[in-house]
Amino acid sequence: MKQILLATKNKGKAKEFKEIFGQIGIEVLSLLDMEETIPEIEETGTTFEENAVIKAETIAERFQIPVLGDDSGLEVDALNGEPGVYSARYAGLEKNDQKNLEKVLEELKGVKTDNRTARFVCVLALARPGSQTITKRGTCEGCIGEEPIGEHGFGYDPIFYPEGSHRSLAQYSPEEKNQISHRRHAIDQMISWLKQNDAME
Ligand SMILES: O=c1[nH]c(=O)c2ncn([C@@H]3O[C@H](COP(=O)(O)OP(=O)(O)OP(=O)(O)O)[C@@H](O)[C@H]3O)c2[nH]1
Ligand SMILES: [Mg+2]
Repeated sequence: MKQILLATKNKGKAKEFKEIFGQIGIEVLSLLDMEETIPEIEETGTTFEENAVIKAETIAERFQIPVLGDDSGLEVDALNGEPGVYSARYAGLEKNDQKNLEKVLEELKGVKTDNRTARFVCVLALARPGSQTITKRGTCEGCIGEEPIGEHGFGYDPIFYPEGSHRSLAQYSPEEKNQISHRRHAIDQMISWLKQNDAME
């Protein structure tokens, strides 16, 4: 496998996939690289697994090539796991990262540090024409800060402190984030599975 198509229109995700797969010589293309406009895929699932499979299978069906789908998000314990699968749309359908993180901070007002635990989850689905779709899950544990800080990353990174860290994920360099992120852990598991199943070629 020298090239893989990623069923996403999220620039932040596409950048991280390109960086991580680039290190092992695999080129990642996303829907943002395609000439034709791909209609919005409706995320009708109630789990990360269901949505990742919907994205991967929709695009694999259309192009008849192997496709990776990523469904990811932030689970905050004090909010009963919200925003979860609704992370991109938490503050409205326009998918505004700034509004989304402000809503999390608002909902957590008055919640003490010890009770601000959270995790990022990333589920990858690999759909290959004629084969069973497989999914792999990666997580990154941490907690939610009091205010946004940092310039890197995307989404909720400016309010997420990885376990044991005094820096938000948006204060990590891209290289540092890619070593510990939920996305990295899911990709590692997917690559191990592909190697064990002789499906890397
Ligand atoms: O701070 C963050 N660092 C991350 O590393 C991260 N990964 C996911 N997220 C959040 O979760 C939503 C995914 O929702 P999502 O999987 O539906 O993706 P999306 O709608 O943005 O794009 P697509 O892949 O569906 O085209 C994103 O928009 C973000 O808000 C992250 N936030
Ligand atoms: Mg989405």
